[in-house]
Amino acid sequence: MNAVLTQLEPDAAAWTREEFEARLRGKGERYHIFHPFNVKMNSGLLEPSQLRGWVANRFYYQINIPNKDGAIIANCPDRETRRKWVLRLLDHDGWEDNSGGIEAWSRLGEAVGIPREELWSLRHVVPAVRFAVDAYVNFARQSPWQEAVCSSLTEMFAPKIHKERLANWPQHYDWIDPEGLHYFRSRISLAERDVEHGLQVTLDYFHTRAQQERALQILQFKLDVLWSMMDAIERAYP
Ligand SMILES: O=C(O)c1cc(C(=O)O)c2c(n1)C(=O)C(=O)c1cc(C(=O)O)[nH]c1-2
Repeated sequence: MNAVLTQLEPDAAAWTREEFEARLRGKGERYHIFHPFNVKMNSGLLEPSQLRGWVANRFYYQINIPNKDGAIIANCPDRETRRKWVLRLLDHDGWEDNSGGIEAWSRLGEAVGIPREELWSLRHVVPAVRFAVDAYVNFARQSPWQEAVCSSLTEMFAPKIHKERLANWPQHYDWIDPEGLHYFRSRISLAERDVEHGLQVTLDYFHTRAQQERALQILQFKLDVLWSMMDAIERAYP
C-alpha cells in the first residue's frame, strides 16, 4: 500500500460517516465481478476444465479465511468484537451438525467433477493464487485488527456475485448438479451480517481524513488480492 498517498491532503477535512461509507462502497467498481474471467464464467463461456480450475484454486482462499479471522481475533482485545467475529470462523469450519462453508465448497468441487481428495491435496493451486491469499492472511496477522476488519469489506460486493452465479450457472452449466451451488446461497445472508459489523468497526475507527484515505487503500489492497487471483487463474486455464 502506498503510504505517500495518505499524505496528499494531510489537512483535508474528514468525510462525514455517510460520505466515507459511500466512498468505500464506490470501490465496488474495481471488484473482481468485472474481471474478464469472471465475466466469461458468468456468461456461460467457460469450459468444464476452466470452471474446475477456478473452483480448485478458490478453495485455497476458502480454507484460509478461518486463519485470517483467527488472526483478527488473536489481535483483538475487545470482547464484544470477538464474540461477533468468532461466528465467521464457525461459518466456514462448521460446528456440531452444521458442516460449514469449507465443506459446502468441497461439495461444489464434487459437483463440478473434482474428487474430494484432489481438491484437498491443493495440487491445482497455482503459485500466484497462493501468494495473493497468503498476502491477505499475513496482512491480517500483522496489522491492527481494525485494519484487518476493513480489508474484509470486499464482502459488501459479494452478495451480488453469489446471486449472479445462482441465476446464471443452472442455465449455462446444466452439467453441474444445482445442489452444488448451496455454498453461494448460504453466503448471501452471512455476508450481509458480516458487512454490517465490519462497516460499523471501520466507520468508527478511521475518523480523520488521513485514516479514511488509508481505509480506502486497504480496501484496494484486498480488491487487488481478489483481482490477482483471477489473473492467475485466467492464465493457468486459457
Ligand atoms: O465468491 C466471491 O467472489 C467471494 C468474495 C469474497 C470477498 O469479496 O472477499 C468472499 C467470498 N466470496 C466468500 O465466500 C467469503 O466467505 C468471504 C469472506 C471474506 C472475507 O474477506 O472475510 N470474503 C469473502
